[in-house]
Amino acid sequence: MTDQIVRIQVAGSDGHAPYEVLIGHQLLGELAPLIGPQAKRVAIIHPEALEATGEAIREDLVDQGYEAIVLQVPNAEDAKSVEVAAYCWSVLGQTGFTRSDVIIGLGGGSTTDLAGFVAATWLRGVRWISVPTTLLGMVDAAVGGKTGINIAEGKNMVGAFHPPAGVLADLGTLETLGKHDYVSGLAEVIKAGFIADPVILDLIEQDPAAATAPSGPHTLELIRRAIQVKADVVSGDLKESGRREILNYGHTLGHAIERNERYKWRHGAAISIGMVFAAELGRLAGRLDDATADRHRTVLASVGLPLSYRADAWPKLLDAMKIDKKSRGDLLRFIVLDGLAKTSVLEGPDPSLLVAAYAEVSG
Ligand SMILES: NC(=O)c1ccc[n+]([C@@H]2O[C@H](COP(=O)([O-])OP(=O)(O)OC[C@H]3O[C@@H](n4cnc5c(N)ncnc54)[C@H](O)[C@@H]3O)[C@@H](O)[C@H]2O)c1
Ligand SMILES: O=C(O)C(=O)C[C@@H](O)[C@H](O)[C@H](O)COP(=O)(O)O
Ligand SMILES: [Zn+2]
Repeated sequence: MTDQIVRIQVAGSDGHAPYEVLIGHQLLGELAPLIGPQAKRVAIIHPEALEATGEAIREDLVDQGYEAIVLQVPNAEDAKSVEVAAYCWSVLGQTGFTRSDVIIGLGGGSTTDLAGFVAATWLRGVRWISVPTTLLGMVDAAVGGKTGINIAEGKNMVGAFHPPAGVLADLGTLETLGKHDYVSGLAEVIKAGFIADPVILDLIEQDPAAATAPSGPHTLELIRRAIQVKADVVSGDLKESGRREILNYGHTLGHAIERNERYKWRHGAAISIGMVFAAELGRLAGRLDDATADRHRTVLASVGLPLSYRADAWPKLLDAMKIDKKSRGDLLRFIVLDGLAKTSVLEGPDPSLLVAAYAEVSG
């Protein structure tokens, strides 16, 4: 392992400052410069699983003169609720957290989505730093400033665009991550491959088993490439008024599955099925060639991601997809591929096309 830090720039826009994503090992020393001297208090929001890491960071920041506190929240999607956000607001209020103070989101995408949302809403917006500790968090959730929580009616339905002041992706944190969660993150890595950087797919296909662990030969390159895709896209379209929608590839059905599973599934697993569905939609709409559509199944299955879902769930899934954020009025919109790394939007597909594509993932 190298001690070198890889730095990826994310441009500022809409009044938000530019920031960097740092990838490397032992990045704790990079926290204080990002927090800055203007902050008196720092709140570290972390999941139960990272209690020891949260406490170690708190002690380090106290040694550096900050009033640092930890807010422990539930693991995984259970953290992305209005009740947990309200708990965080209460603690910040009791601590006297001001506009010059800083929130740190330490954890996977669920925790950083929550922490970013709390930062976006507290006093109408305070600075926050994202410290992703899952593969998915590093390559996707921590970057780009989409923050939010779930409600029973849908995934990420309440949220804000609120970019972090910096992202510290410490590869050492991946060593304690369970295999299931690591593989879930590969779904977003593979997404980045299909929508923008096919070298990612080549690297995974060379040795799929090796790609399922952080010790794999291409881990750093896969993470760097996927973050670069995300950074390039969000740099040009923070608020998703155009190109950013491509990052939602596979998410229209994927989020509907997550809602149907009451947010007990891992995001990557749902998005894997959602990408197979989107590929079938592209194929059936006459846009995507058979080889690229089939490649979805091969590469996703090769790392152990699911490809199919229950046939009887279709009516509920269709209902859930209607309030996808890409919908406009009654118009359903899907990101599809016209070819490898050639994204486009399929608007208002005929219902029979949707049913036929779903038959391919539920048959
Ligand atoms: N904001 C965005 O742009 C964006 C992008 C992609 C996904 N997301 C969101 O990210 C969430 C999924 O995030 P995720 O896949 O990182 O899962 P997660 O945050 O739900 O974490 C999965 C589990 O891993 C545990 N964990 C985290 N880091 C660990 C570590 N280093 N060692 C051991 N255990 C650890 C967590 O406590 C949790 O139990 C979803 O809610 C999804 O909607 C957001
Ligand atoms: O950053 C984006 O934009 C994405 O769509 C990335 C997705 O991987 C991520 O799951 C995101 O949270 C989905 O956002 P949503 O707006 O569809 O809720
Ligand atoms: Zn996602």
